[in-house]
Amino acid sequence: MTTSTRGATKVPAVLVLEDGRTFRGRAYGAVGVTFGEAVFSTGMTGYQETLTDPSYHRQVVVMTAPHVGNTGVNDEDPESQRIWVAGYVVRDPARVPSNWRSRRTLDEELAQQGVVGISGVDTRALTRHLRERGAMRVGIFSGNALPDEGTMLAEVRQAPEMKGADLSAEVATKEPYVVPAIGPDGETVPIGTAKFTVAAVDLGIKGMTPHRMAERGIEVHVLPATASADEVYAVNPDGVFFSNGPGDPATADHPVSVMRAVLERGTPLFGICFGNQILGRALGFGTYKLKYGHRGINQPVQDRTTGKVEVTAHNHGFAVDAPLDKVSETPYGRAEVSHVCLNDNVVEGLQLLDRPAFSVQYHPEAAAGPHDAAYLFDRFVSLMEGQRA
Ligand SMILES: NC(=O)CC[C@H](N)C(=O)O
Repeated sequence: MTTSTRGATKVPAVLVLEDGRTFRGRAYGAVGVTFGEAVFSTGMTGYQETLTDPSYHRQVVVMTAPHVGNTGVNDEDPESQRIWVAGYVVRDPARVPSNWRSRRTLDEELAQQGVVGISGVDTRALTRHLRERGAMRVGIFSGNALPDEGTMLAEVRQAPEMKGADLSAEVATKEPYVVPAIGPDGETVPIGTAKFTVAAVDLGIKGMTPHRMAERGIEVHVLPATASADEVYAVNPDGVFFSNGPGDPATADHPVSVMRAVLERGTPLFGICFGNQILGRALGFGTYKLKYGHRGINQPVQDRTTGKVEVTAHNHGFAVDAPLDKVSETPYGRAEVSHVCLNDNVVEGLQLLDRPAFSVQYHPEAAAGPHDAAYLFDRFVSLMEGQRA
């Protein structure tokens, strides 16, 4: 239930956490009511990419950067066709955006897309609370006649939890589509003539991911989350990719079974984020929910295969439970943890030693960056080249 209002900054709003803590502020974006999982992102830039990342479906994103909306909204940066966050929490919205690409204000964009937000919140206190207590359900209520706090809290506690949520099919494409390869002079390579063909299983894919492959001469066939192994192989792929996506990986039984078929055949395989969790499951590891997750653009990750540390973009609330210090025997041969987060030792990547398959928990495709991890797309290309040699 939302109604768009421009300039709704005087309308009162309340944020109610499921543990009863509340924050008062003003409506930002659409006026109405929304529920989701409260998570915080520490990215100082890239709010358009965050808002339009389908992995944020059903999450209310709290921005730790105090000033949001400075560069307005442009038509070039979205990662998908719409805003996916369930709600948006900011401290101090920009009143006058300034950027040569800006088309409208963030407040207008949120309102137009019916996204309920709140501004004027002490986002630092809220973030500290979520770090101590963990990610939890939240509601944002805005309007001139708000229900009493007991009623709002009861509604928050009835909202669905993220644990156990199966959401990929809600965000993924319904129809397959092709992203053509890009040639050396920036030209589009005619379909069917690219160097490599990749079948990308869309679990909530961000637009930049096929683009990063296309830039490397790959023609990407994006397939719905429900695609079968036969549908994957119908495109005659040199490699198979499993994307990022929302929800709890423990529910992703269908992609796990498709991935197992790919591992069985030994086709080069790459996974990002949800795709990494699916590889973990396909290999027989468990997944678990992190207390408050990793969301931001400056997370230190070590590539244990080279020893190099990279600064990386993250958006995950779940992680793979795999042993850090030993090679594991799996039904598809030996596997190891290839990448680890230096803040907390969370598994950030997996690789098989006997088959051409690997994945990372973070975002080498990240726009607006950082781009330290872009080499992973080259690794995928090398695996496909190796298979041909
Ligand atoms: N960006 C993603 O793919 C997120 C994966 C999963 N939904 C998580 O929260 O961990």
